[in-house]
Amino acid sequence: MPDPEHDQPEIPPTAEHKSGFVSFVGRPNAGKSTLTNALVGSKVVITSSKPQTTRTVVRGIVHRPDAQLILVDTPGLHRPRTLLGERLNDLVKTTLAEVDVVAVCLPANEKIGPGDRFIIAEMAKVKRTIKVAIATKTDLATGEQIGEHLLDIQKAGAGAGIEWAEIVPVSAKAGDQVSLLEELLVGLLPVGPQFYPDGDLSDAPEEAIVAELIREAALEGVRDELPHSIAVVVEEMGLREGRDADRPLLDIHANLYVERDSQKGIMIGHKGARLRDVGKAARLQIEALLGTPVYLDLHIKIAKDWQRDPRQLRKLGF
Ligand SMILES: Nc1nc2c(ncn2[C@@H]2O[C@H](COP(=O)(O)OP(=O)(O)OP(=O)(O)O)[C@@H](O)[C@H]2O)c(=O)[nH]1
Repeated sequence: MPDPEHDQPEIPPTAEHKSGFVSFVGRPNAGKSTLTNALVGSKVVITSSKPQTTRTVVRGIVHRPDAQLILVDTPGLHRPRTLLGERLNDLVKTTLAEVDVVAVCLPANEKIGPGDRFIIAEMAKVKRTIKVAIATKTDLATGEQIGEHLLDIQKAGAGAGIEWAEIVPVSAKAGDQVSLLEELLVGLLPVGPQFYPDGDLSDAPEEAIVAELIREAALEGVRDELPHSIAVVVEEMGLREGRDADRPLLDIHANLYVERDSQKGIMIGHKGARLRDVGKAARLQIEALLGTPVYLDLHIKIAKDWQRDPRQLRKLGF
């Protein structure tokens, strides 16, 4: 009699499934969102050349047979100057204590500065979370610069009492070392179940993603004038009724809030030209993301000093 138990080929011991949360921190423009996108492989998180565009905690998810890496993209930690700044920092700190790994992004083409040291000091206060340093944008630095940067990162960590679990140089733009980073991050995760079903890229509601896409479009071209003064609220979003199923149209009504009259003028532009451009750019982005033709109805409103007013902040979703 064959013994089924012993006829089975021996199954090699496989590593157990790992899962966990990773949060990227770093000063504005450090490359957090771009890196999240490079790891997730889809445009879920919003990037822009302007600082402080990431206002919502959006998760990108890396699905692998052996692991699930959930990326929590946080607003940039910074010295708060307004009520909004304080709220964002509180949000970041709560996030950091809850994640498995926190990774600080430090651009390789720039020296470590006071802003970076502030963030590293804040990281040092979160005791249990594993700490990683990522030298981002290595395509913008020479080999020599990168080597020096890695040493500086080591020293800055030691100065704050942090022993980095890893220091990894990457270029999200060039796709350099991104998969190595993924391997290293997965290696730091605890054994755990798959938290999200396959195919989920982000758990941010579509309205929040759409609002961020509009904000991103609105920020383009007003680089220096109003970087922190724009908020977008999607008031209504839904498929237009009475359309054929093969010709859907998504109606989106959104308000773009600025703080002052003068800013409203800038946003609208000469004879409304700027607002039209912003609307078109945002519409194309939304259509690309959601795969549906979009009618975007965009209005500009003034919410006076919204960054300092708790009532306005709540209304705008902070
Ligand atoms: N050359 C190069 N540019 C990069 C790289 N990663 C990011 N950038 C650029 O740096 C700028 C900021 O990148 P983001 O990913 O938006 O930075 P962030 O840290 O998420 O910024 P906030 O959301 O403002 O905190 C953008 O213009 C990116 O295109 C990189 O690897 N190489």
